[in-house]
Amino acid sequence: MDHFQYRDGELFAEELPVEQLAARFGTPLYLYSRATLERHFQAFDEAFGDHPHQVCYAVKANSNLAVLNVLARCGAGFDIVSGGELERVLRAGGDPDKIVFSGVGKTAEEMAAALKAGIHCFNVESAAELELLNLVAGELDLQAPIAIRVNPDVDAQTHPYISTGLKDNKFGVDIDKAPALYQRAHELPHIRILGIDCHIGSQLTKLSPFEDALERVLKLLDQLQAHGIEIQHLDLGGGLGVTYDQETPPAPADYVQALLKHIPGDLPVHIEPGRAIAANAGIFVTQVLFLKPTEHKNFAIVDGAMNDLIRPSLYSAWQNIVPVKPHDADCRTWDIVGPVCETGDFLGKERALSLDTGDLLAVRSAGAYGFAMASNYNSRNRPAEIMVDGDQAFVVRQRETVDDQLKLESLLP
Ligand SMILES: Cc1ncc(COP(=O)(O)O)c(C=O)c1O
Ligand SMILES: N[C@@H](CCCC[NH3+])C(=O)O
Repeated sequence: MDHFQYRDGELFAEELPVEQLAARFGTPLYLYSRATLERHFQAFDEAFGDHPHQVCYAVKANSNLAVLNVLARCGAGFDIVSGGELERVLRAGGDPDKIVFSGVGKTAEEMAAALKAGIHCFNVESAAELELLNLVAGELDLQAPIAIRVNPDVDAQTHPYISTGLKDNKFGVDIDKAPALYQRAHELPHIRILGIDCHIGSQLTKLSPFEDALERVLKLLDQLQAHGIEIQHLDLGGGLGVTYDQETPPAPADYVQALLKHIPGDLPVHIEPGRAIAANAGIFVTQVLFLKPTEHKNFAIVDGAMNDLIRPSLYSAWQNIVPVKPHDADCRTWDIVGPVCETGDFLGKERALSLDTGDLLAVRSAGAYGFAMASNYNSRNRPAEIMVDGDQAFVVRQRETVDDQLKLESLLP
């Protein structure tokens, strides 16, 4: 069920009219639906049935504390990629024992913080990282639990910027070199081998790349077991895509089933979905400032911009843009552009819409990689974030002020 639906000719977020929320909190604005976040998490979690598993939500998709807290209350684990994300998860009430730490550039400080917090597993992405982790754990007189993130050289068939499992990508360790690195890990005194990790990319809309990667991971599992290296879980990463336009990604249950049918026995499985949990749990609301029809093109200049939502500019990503209160003014084809001084500042191009100045528009599927990638470019205050829960709305991040932006800067003496 979609929690952003039209009722009596206007868009609602759960039980609240979006127009009312925009009037109350201003625009541009991110709105999240608690019920949708919970439903999406449960769709993954329940698909495992009795199979031992942990769904580790990829924090990078949307790291708002309230979003993390909603998911922590559902029993989620978390996939983090920085000390900042670690701190967010802990402050949101996440269980450290359900945290996995991915990323190619963990610093010694980040490793130490994660070790002290008692996280479940480090997803190690290089030989050099393994050596440093061993040293850092040694200094703390601890053992670091690890999986090695392998790069299976599988084409995820997604946008090149968000494909991670090809030999040319910086992520993970060449799967052919992994046995030697596991051997090294086995010898290191402050490393404890737990699992194998693999994540091949984001916004995948087919099952076959996941299955190809898993096949290679299972071969590695056999090789390791033959060498007496025990593996206690497989982490198969995230990456399941969502429908922005015409895409038809597999449902979470079908994706989980496709993985589980290859898993030997009851070997525990971790997954790290981000987008599939958060994207369609959020919308981005913006108001038309000016209409600027020209002979060649019609521009609708809105108060939201690439600094608030960069996916269209960065990846030419298409996200649906819908009127909050549809009306019958004459319909034209508009480029929906923001106030930022860049030609690439657009939220959507060539959209057929009936628009008046002052209208509210909602960019759909904005809950993942939306606010999380927002910046202060052009010294714009980042938008407020609101969590809607039934007929209640909570400010989960206040709209920034210029003072917020400036507080870390200073003049020369
Ligand atoms: C290691 C890792 N895990 C999980 C994810 C989450 O991916 P997605 O949001 O596509 O599910 C990413 C991002 O692609 C990632 O790099
Ligand atoms: N930021 C990307 C996804 C990146 C995935 C990170 N591993 C997007 O918006 O599609």
